[in-house]
Amino acid sequence: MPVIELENVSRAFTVRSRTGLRRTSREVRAVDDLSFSVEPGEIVGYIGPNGAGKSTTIKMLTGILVPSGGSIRVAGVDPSRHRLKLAKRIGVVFGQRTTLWWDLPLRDSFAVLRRLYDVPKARHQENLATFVDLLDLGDLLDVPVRQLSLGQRMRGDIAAALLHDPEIVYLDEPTIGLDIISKTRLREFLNQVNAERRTTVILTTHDLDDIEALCNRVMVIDHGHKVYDGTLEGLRASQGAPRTLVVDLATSAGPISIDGATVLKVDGPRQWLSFPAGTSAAPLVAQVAANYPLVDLSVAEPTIEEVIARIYAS
Ligand SMILES: Nc1ncnc2c1ncn2[C@@H]1O[C@H](COP(=O)(O)OP(=O)(O)OP(=O)(O)O)[C@@H](O)[C@H]1O
Repeated sequence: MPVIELENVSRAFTVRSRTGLRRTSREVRAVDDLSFSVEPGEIVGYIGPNGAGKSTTIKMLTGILVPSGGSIRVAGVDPSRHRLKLAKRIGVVFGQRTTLWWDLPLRDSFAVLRRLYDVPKARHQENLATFVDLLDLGDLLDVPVRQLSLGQRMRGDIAAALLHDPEIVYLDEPTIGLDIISKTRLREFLNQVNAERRTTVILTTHDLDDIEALCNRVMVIDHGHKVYDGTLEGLRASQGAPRTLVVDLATSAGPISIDGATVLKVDGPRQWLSFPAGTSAAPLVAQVAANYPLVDLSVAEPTIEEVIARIYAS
């Protein structure tokens, strides 16, 4: 049974502006006739360009915003009507701001949250020990939040969002501004929590490496509409972005000539050949092997950046 269900959800905002003495107002449909469902334990990447409607969707899922039309059920309830009840069952992380108390050490922030969410002491201790270990928070527990680096603070925020065992977490740009080591560590942590606890994760991000590392399913939203919902591989294939065959020859050569592929680049003995999405590399490899001194080869799939750029350009 889905843990999140949206049916024909819309959300409009009235935007007022003034030109000279004239006041005008127009309606912006931030989310428009959006339907999807999410099963427990899924990690869904929710992506789209600026202003596509991602934050508006997440705000409706948490109950902060009421839809203008359609229906939403999260963990079996209507979020805007049961916001407080739902709060115990969800966790939220906004990369841009913290939910921790600025002047309190992390440990005290966590203790306040325990009381707020009414978590039994033993369970809190157990979770805290696990997260301190996995997120390497040991040395940071007694440091006031204001003194933490961005990466340290984000690890604290993620722990804070999960300490009450939520069934669902919404992560809004959780890796923004983090260095590559912190990003990798966070991604590993999220994968582990998802695998062990079957926590459902909705992730909005502009960092497509987050999607690669975490999500089997990706939803793309544009102008409030869902424009894609499926696997990452499917997304790549659907946009027809070409694949690349990388061949290493025994010696440097000019561009080779292969039916069904075009040479993109030559660098010494290495050549990059572009061939259409949805076709096999095997006949190309056979041609190269038969006609040139082939030493090694690999196939590179289009990057998600390329695929997304194609969606937005269409
Ligand atoms: N409170 C509001 N009042 C008026 N318009 C709003 C309001 N909130 C959002 N919008 C508009 O709704 C549209 C969707 O905004 P939203 O913040 O959901 O996009 P987003 O996909 O999260 O973008 P970003 O990636 O930049 O965060 C935008 O055109 C935005 O200007």
